[in-house]
Amino acid sequence: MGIFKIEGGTPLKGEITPQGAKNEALQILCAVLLTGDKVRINNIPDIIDINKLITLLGNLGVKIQRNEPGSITFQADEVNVGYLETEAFKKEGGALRGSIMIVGPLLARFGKGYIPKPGGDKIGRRRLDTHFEGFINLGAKFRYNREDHFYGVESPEEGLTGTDMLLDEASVTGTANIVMAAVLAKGTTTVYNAACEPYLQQLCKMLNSMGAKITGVGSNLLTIEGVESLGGCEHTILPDMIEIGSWIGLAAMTKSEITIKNVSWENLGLIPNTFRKLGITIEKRNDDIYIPAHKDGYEVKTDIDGSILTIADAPWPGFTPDLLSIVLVVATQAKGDVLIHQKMFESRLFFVDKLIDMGAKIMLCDPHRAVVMGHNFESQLKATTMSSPDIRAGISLLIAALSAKGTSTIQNIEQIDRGYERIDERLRAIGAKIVRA
Ligand SMILES: CC(=O)N[C@H]1[C@@H](OP(=O)(O)OP(=O)(O)OC[C@H]2O[C@@H](n3ccc(=O)[nH]c3=O)[C@H](O)[C@@H]2O)O[C@H](CO)[C@@H](O)[C@@H]1O
Ligand SMILES: C=C(OP(=O)(O)O)C(=O)O
Repeated sequence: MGIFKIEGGTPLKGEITPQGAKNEALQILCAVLLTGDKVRINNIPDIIDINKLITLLGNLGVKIQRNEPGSITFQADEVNVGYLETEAFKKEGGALRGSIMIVGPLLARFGKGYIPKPGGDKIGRRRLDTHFEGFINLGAKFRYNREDHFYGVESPEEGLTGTDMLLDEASVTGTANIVMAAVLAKGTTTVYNAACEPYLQQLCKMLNSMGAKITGVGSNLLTIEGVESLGGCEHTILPDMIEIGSWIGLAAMTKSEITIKNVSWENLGLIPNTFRKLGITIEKRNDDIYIPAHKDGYEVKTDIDGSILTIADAPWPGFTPDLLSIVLVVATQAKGDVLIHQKMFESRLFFVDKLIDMGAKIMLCDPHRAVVMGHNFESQLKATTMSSPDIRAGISLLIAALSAKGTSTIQNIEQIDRGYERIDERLRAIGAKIVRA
């Protein structure tokens, strides 16, 4: 397993361009299974999770033609559904979270979809009930083998049939999966309590450009009029909003002047304002974000009545849970106190132990809540050796290491590489002292 060695304490300077969004790319790549025509996808991030999914599609028989870097043309005209029943698939399908979203398209187009328990971060319970309840509502038969955690759905002879459904929770990958199954079902499906992240808006736009009939895009009520078949299209993935948030946090905590290029401001939702609540100056310059060097630190804004600032996650358009670990680390050097409330996942805050070792003042109240008492840079974090437990804790620890005095070591960096493209190289380009060993 690789490690990063990071010498912290020096401000960075320059421009950084976000990669394509990992979580959008996972949905979009699965959607290529919905047609036998060519689908060209641009701005695909070159990261472990995405590359694993591309390999999986290739093993299913999807033709993959690489264009310029980041652009691939897929053609699913000779899909080998038999691959789903092989031992190789059982291993491969369980290696990442996003693979769950091949089930909806396969069920819709080929009448069956199987998947082993998907991987992804170990950040608490990650149920799949919403996905499978959705397929069952469309008429699919469901089976689950408890021994090897293998899930399967099959459609009846007459195919899937549209219906009205109310999801038990606004699951991101669950909504994507159900939408991809419903686009080819007979009749109309309505999905209420649908997730509506930009990832999903992009997926629906892509499906519509392939000939699907989806309305309500961007809201929590989607109406999908089923069509006979879909055709090819070209789609460009948005910049990764979680990477953008990560670079905002990095800039503030290392007192660096950084411009984040081409961020697609209209798709950032509450992200800029949430960092502003920590006292970080974020300027909109055309479609870039400019962050000045915070030489005098940043001061947390309290609520109107003076009570302690709380930053909590919520389904979109709420604040994404994937940025809470980054907000937490940035708060350790703010002037003022912040309560971080991670409502969705119960094991995502345990990495604070490592920050406490580095000298951060954090009180973990329970698995979901931590109070951070900012140092206001009066005391610098100390370098240490740490292991990255999940992707976002990993990047948070990396930010902490870049702001700390001395040389830190981060182990288990595959966790970071699965979501951040050539991160060491890109950070070195703006002056970071980071090497991969
Ligand atoms: C590949 C991918 O796209 N992964 C993202 C996706 O995962 P994923 O789609 O797996 O996450 P879900 O949206 O299904 O649910 C995430 C967690 O939040 C809980 N939950 C969800 C909705 C809700 O209204 N209430 C609630 O409590 C779920 O029970 C679960 O524990 O969405 C998560 C939530 O934004 C992100 O952290 C992941 O990065
Ligand atoms: C939790 C995440 O990813 P995954 O769902 O792939 O585990 C994430 O991107 O923060």
